[in-house]
Amino acid sequence: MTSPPIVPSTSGLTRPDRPGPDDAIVVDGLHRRFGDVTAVDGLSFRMATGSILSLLGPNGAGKTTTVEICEGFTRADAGQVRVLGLDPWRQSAALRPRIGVMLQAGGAHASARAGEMLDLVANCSANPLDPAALLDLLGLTPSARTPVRRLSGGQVQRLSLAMALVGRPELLFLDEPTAGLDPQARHLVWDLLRAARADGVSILLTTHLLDEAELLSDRIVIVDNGRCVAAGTPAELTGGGAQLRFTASPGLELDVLRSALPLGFTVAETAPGRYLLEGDIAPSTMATVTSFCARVGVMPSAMQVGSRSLDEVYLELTGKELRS
Ligand SMILES: Nc1ncnc2c1ncn2[C@@H]1O[C@H](COP(=O)(O)OP(=O)(O)OP(=O)(O)O)[C@@H](O)[C@H]1O
Repeated sequence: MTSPPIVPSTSGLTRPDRPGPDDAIVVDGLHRRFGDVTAVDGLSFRMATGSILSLLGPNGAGKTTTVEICEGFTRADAGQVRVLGLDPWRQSAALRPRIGVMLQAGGAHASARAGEMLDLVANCSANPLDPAALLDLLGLTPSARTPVRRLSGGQVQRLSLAMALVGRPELLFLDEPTAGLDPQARHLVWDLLRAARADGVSILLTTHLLDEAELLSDRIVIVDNGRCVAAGTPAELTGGGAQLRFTASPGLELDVLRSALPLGFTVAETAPGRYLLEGDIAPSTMATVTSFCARVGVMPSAMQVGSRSLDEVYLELTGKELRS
């Protein structure tokens, strides 16, 4: 039995009456400085209409600044930005009714009740979704009469998402939408975002959760020091460099294995008893590993061929040092 859609397809999150360009967002050579700090330094990317794009990057990489420029809240110093075909700074009045924004800080009044807050936002929209149905969808009906300041962090996050969705946006901006949510709420939000995308909504999100980016995104843009350091589908970003992993007793003499492998392979014990081979993995590589293990009298287990994880790609591109 198939479960009913999270957002009914009749929800009208799409606005087919508005002809849109192929790209919901085009950012080209974007620059923004704050005093001595260069927040965005020549960033370029495109986001297709009806897709989910994740901006990833360390703290201070320039993601929020970029999103705020796309939302029309911050002015670019240089570069071209088009959002739904509009200049977000000069044409913000035309853009605002067409976008939904979920802020990191929440954006709800602390003393308003959750339900009142959503009604207030809905009343600002020409054709809102039913606020009560949206509260229900996000598991917030029991909290509808609770003042925002008494909501848990996860409830505030879900209310913020409801506020971003209630105006039937064509384009959603989500700043770390699942930060602080428990696994159930995180899955609920992921299902909701997938349903919104299926309804034609374009979604730009920033996240520090690489598994979330990999699961949800059609494209990922990795930003560091205000520049794009990599962009592509999750498969494109993780596809290069095949790997073979296996588990065996710790401390194996890896030089013996290295000498049995063709040139160009790297072999490492990444944690006690966990081994990683990188290179041009072929069936003969598996045979080499098993015959090496047989020779040294250990049983390999959990032998697995795959590509690099997004986590590994991300750390390779942005480094491991902590950012201020
Ligand atoms: N209004 C501002 N005034 C001064 N500096 C700012 C301002 N906004 C951002 N910055 C600086 O610009 C840089 C980029 O910040 P931004 O918030 O865009 O990064 P981020 O990638 O979103 O980081 P995080 O992941 O921590 O949210 C940082 O060095 C930040 O301190």
